[in-house]
Amino acid sequence: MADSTKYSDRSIPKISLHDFESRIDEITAELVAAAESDGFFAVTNHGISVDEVEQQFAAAEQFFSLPDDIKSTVPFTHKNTGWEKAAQIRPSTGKADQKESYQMQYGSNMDGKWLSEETIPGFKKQSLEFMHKCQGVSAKLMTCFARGLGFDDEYFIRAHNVERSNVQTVLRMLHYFAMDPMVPVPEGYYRAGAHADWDFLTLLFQRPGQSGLEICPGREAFTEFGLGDTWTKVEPVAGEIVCNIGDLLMSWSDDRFKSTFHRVKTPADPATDYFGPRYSMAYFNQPNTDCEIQGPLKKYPMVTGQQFNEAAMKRNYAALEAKKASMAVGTAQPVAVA
Ligand SMILES: O=C(O)CCC(=O)C(=O)O
Ligand SMILES: [Fe+2]
Repeated sequence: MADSTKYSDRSIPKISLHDFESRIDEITAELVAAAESDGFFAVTNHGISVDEVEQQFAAAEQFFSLPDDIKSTVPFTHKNTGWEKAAQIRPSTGKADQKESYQMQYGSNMDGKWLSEETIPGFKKQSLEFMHKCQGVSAKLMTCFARGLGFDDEYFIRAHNVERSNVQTVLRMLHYFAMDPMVPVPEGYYRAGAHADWDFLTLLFQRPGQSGLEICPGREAFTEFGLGDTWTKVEPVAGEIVCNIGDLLMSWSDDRFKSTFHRVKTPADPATDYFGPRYSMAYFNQPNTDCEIQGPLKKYPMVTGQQFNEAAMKRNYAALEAKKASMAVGTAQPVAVA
């Protein structure tokens, strides 16, 4: 497949969370600057060890190596939990991403969505423990973003309370299929088509060597669906969590913080691109359904967590319908995530 992608060398800010309590104002300033200009940054010294991340990746590999007929007993549904394979169609491409993913939550949306202990021993406990660690890092970042916007320190933490059953936060494990570099990539093959996340803040874990993530600058309002065409590669580095602002925080900051388009590039050139399997994990911080969302400048009308997500899904669906109409293709249904 011809590759005419344009690249720019933007650097992704790296922000260390060491000595968090005593450095909170310095960290807040760094996070706010990164959120205003890039929307993407990597955090280090966040308190989750490389081994702990690798343990969850091992659990993900174990899950995905199960036969499809077992994974399909916990199918993805509109509750934003469960397993899907080559079923998520992005409005940017009009095609299904060539991957499988499994989404877990803390609350009642997971009823019937865990595989049994006999099928995958220890998996549920391992995954929930890892999710709580991600929540701990998220809480630190939420404290800083609340400070940066002039809210009280606990403001965003209260709105993303994972102890309440109406929390919508998700850990998504992803597996992109290995490709044969000797076989030309079929037209319309995408690993993950370009998109912005609609959550508050995403924590993305990548495995060193399994590259492909790219980001695209430029978006003025969270309601826009524009895409630029200049990309920047975000290489996986052990110990780093790549974080991106989602549409929810963009809206909640009156568009001050940027939710940035990103994708997982389809390998095209055997000399430079990675064709092997890619595993990644995304922790999507999602609000409690009843929390009230409005920025300090009140740029957008107040909505609840539930209304915000419903509107995001509707926007996604409308963009997909528009794409399908422009491609004059069939009847694909979107899978709603993040
Ligand atoms: O796999 C990745 O690196 C990106 C995944 C992603 O952007 C998503 O699932 O929203
Ligand atoms: Fe994403």
